[in-house]
Amino acid sequence: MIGILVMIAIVNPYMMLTTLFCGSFMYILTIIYLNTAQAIKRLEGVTRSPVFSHVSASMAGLFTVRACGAQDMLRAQFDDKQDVHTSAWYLTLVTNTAFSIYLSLFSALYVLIVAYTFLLMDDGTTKSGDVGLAISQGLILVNMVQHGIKMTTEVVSQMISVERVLQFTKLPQEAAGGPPAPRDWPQRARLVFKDLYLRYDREAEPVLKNLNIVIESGWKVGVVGRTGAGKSSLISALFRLAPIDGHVYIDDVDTGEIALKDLRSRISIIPQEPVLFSASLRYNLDPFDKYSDAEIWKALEQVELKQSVTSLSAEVEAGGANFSAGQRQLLCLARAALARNRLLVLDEATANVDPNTDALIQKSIRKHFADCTVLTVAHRLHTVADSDRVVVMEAGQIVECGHPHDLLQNENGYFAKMVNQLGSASEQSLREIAQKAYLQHIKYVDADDHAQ
Ligand SMILES: Nc1ncnc2c1ncn2[C@@H]1O[C@H](COP(=O)(O)OP(=O)(O)OP(=O)(O)O)[C@@H](O)[C@H]1O
Repeated sequence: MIGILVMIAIVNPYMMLTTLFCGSFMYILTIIYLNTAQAIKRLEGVTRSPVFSHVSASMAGLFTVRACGAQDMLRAQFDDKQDVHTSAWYLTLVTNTAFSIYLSLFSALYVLIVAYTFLLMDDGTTKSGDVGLAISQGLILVNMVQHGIKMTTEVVSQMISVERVLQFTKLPQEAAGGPPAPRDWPQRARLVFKDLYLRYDREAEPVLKNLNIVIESGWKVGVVGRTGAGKSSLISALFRLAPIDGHVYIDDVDTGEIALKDLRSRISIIPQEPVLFSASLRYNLDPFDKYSDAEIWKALEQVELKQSVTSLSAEVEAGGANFSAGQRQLLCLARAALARNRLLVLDEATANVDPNTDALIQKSIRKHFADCTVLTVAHRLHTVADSDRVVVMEAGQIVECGHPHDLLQNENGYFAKMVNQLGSASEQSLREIAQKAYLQHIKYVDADDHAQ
């Protein structure tokens, strides 16, 4: 470009004025266009996300949509969102085209002035070869400038996408917590909740109110209560997923004073919806490649899945679709068995499986996690009937706590009333399970006393 400009200046020095005039106009035009293009690009990005979310939500709930015959409703919703996005996209195309037209007009004007300057200011010495050279080079110059401006504006407006990604890096981050936890912590997994309050929002009323409870090492504790009683919030407090007031101690270590990463990696949890990746079975059980094949097979054997699995390289489909709900939970249990943490939490883990699989999972836990402290949040009361303790929650508070058999003796108690509502057959079987567990518990305590 500089070479062409020098050549034109040698042939006709007045052309520098024209170049400066047209160049300034193109510059002003570019600045105006860039501001508009960036704003529109931002708008286009914001209106595009709802289209994608709607498509992925519709795909995820395809069976429900078809079962309810809601295709037309979803299609109409999709069209609305796409219309909004198309409006923004149309604005992008229109402004881009308008900008190109104005650029072309200025380029044509420049070549026109170059040509007419030679005509009008001819003093008889201009050579026709010079004129031809200046016009042809002028045409090349304006093409270069147009292309350069278009590419620059394209890059600057595409940078809006980078800006949107960078916004995520500025989200407020969770504090990392204190120093690393001791290496072999927790050894006993004795849990103490002391004066515990939990709020999801600093301004809101506490969801957990003044919780005080000690869970001894190795106890299997069931947490029950009505919907919204705060059972899952108790788990959130344990993992420090929400800000808490008060203290949670595990083996006398305040969980608020150690690194969050350590705290969360030392507690195993089996959630209601198991998380499985579309990868090999081995990757699903041991994503960080920490254990040998023999250890993984042993864990599968412990949860009685060894027979159902042919190879560790077998593929698990997205969300574990090629496994039954119970098997998915057992895979999570195998993961917990591999991690060998002393504290295991089950958050309504067996809500979606049939009572037999529930019993199998509970049996496996009693057998292979015998030394671990296990906290089981359950809606199905039979799941926790043979626990060492049952904690009954109501409106964010612990209203009852004790051995299920003891709690059932108090007919006006919360637990006994919940059991009453099951119907006489279920109530009878639950009472029998609790009594059997109680007798075993007594036998165990007696044997322990005798040994001492
Ligand atoms: N992420 C959250 N943000 C704000 N409030 C929440 C949040 N999670 C739960 N809550 C509120 O906390 C209270 C207790 O909810 P929690 O999920 O602990 O109950 P739950 O006993 O586990 O219920 P469920 O048996 O239905 O799972 C409810 O009133 C709920 O509205």
